Amino acid sequence: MISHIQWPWDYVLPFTCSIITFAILWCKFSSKARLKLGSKIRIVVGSSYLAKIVLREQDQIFASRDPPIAGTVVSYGRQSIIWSDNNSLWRNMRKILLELKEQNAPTSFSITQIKALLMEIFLRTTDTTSTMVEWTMAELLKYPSMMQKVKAELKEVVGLNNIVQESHLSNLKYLDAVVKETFRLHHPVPMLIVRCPNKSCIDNPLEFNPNRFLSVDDGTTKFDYNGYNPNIIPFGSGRRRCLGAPLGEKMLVYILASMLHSFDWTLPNGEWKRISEKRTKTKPKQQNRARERKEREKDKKSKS
Ligand code: HEM
Repeated sequence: MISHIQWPWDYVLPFTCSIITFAILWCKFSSKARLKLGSKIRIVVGSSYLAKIVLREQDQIFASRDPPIAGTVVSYGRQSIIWSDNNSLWRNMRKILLELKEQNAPTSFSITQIKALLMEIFLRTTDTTSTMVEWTMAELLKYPSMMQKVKAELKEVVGLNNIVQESHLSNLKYLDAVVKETFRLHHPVPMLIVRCPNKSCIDNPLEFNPNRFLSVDDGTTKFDYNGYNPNIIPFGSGRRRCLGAPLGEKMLVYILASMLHSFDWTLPNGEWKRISEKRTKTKPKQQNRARERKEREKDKKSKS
């Protein structure tokens, strides 16, 4: 029954990835699925209709966390924002972080909570953004016409004798669509928000096509990251939505715009290498060495 489905990753499998893939396949046949992982039952929400109910309408009920042991340890016993339940500690920490952003630093933090917060900021800011930069660059290298379109936009918005500044970012509409399309295909934290290539809401889900995020509605973009549109929620939605979303979004586009504006990028020997996702917490890319080796062997055989 499932053999006709194109796999979202090349050679996925062992444990973690196979669960995600399994969940994605399951989403194709039912809008929600129940998975029993050891003693834990997980419900995979596989349609934008259900995502809206769970993440927005019934947000209060679904706002707690069920951390793995590693999450409990790195958060010093669930003292961090990410791993605490929907309780007063979590509310205070979120409020305090937002106040810090407003330069209104509070004084009521224990040393353990500070350590947990610093650890959280460090872990959250580094690998998510760098993973996304890598994947976006990989997709642009694979599709040179899209790379040229981004460069033309940078030339127009930033100018050739200028460097990218924060004020330019909101005018980089095509680069923004490229980033959104990369989020859709290579989300760095897929276990938090399980992705579901749902044909009923997205045409050709496995095709890299930033144009789908360029459409506008009454002059405003339909697809922003505020979590109201359940078809695009890379930073989550509702009360547990990513606290660093504005920072993450800006850093990502800033880094990409600067790299693409200042340098010309081409593939080594003009040759595209197959890449797939590594099996770690975030999903960085890796070259698929096994497949490359097979292809080289096939080439050799056909030449001899
Ligand atoms: C490309 C960059 C990023 C992505 C894709 C991302 C994604 C996410 C996702 C999917 C969640 C879970 C949301 C949910 O459960 O509904 C989350 C939570 C969180 N993120 Fe991010 N994030 C990014 C960058 C950042 C940055 C830069 C920071 C900090 C400065 C940050 C801080 C947090 C925190 C504190 C939470 C937990 C919120 C809570 O549980 O109340 N993130 N992020």
